[in-house]
Amino acid sequence: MNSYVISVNGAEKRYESFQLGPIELNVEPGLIVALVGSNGSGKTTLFQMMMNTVLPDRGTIEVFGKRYEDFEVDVKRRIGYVPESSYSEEAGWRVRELVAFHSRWFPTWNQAKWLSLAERFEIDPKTNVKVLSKGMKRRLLFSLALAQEPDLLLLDEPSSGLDPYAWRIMLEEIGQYMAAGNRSVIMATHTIEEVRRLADYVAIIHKGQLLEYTDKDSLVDSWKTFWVGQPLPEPELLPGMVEWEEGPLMRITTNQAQQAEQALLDAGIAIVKRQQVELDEVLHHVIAAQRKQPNGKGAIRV
Ligand SMILES: Nc1ncnc2c1ncn2[C@@H]1O[C@H](COP(=O)(O)OP(=O)(O)OP(=O)(O)O)[C@@H](O)[C@H]1O
Repeated sequence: MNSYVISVNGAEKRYESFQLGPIELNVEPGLIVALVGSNGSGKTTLFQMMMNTVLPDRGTIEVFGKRYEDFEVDVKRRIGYVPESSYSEEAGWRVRELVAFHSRWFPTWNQAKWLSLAERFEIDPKTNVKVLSKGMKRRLLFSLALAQEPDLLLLDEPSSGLDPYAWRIMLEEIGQYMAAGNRSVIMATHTIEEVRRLADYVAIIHKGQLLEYTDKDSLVDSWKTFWVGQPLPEPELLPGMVEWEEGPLMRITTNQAQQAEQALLDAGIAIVKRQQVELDEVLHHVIAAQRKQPNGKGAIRV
């Protein structure tokens, strides 16, 4: 048995016009992982495979070191899942009936926690689930997942439809959830601010392929933009070069900042200015590089 919270081993899923994987991904416990990627890149499909609601055509998935075939109930009791779309509105149930039904599946259910979340999110237990707005449904689903006191939260775009007030509460609650220790979160998001504020690791998925799984700080630190006062004879030979622009000052962006800086130093070229590349730009470059070399792996150079 491995010690990963999730281990995806060569998992693949083929639909008529889409192929996810093969995906290799091992997530250590105690991390918040942001899963980012454009619309239709396969994030929800990956979550569905992690929840065993979609079966991989090939490869395997282990959660808490266990396979679903043998331990489905045990594993699912330890996961708080916020799916992308709400499940059906349970035959006209009120919120409190849905909560009572949901809570029965989870031995670790914390009713006091749910009540405090309901208060924070202003969820009225008497409301009919059917009439909740999109954002209120997201609040409800998130509160259900958290009150389970799970070991792992799988959040598929949890903030989609949330107003800024509820969004802030959600971020705080995720922070508090992690503070209890030895817990993990994997969250799909299109909101760069969430990645910036929450993520320890970033997984970048594009057209069904996992392009990067890296700790966020080293990912951002490895990227820099430099301005140099003289043209480089062969800028494309600079380590990790992804973009350059001629001008009175030449601007170059690299994903191997340290090596590029050393190469410039060795060539006697003075760096006039250096700047961190913003996280959203890093993500853009990683995906853009893949577009330019569809079979490309490893170094990114254009
Ligand atoms: N049941 C299905 N049958 C056929 N195609 C499917 C099915 N489920 C998903 N797909 C396709 O798989 C691709 C990936 O979809 P998925 O929902 O996983 O992407 P996503 O990254 O979550 O997108 P978004 O950011 O828009 O939510 C899409 O092209 C989608 O149409």
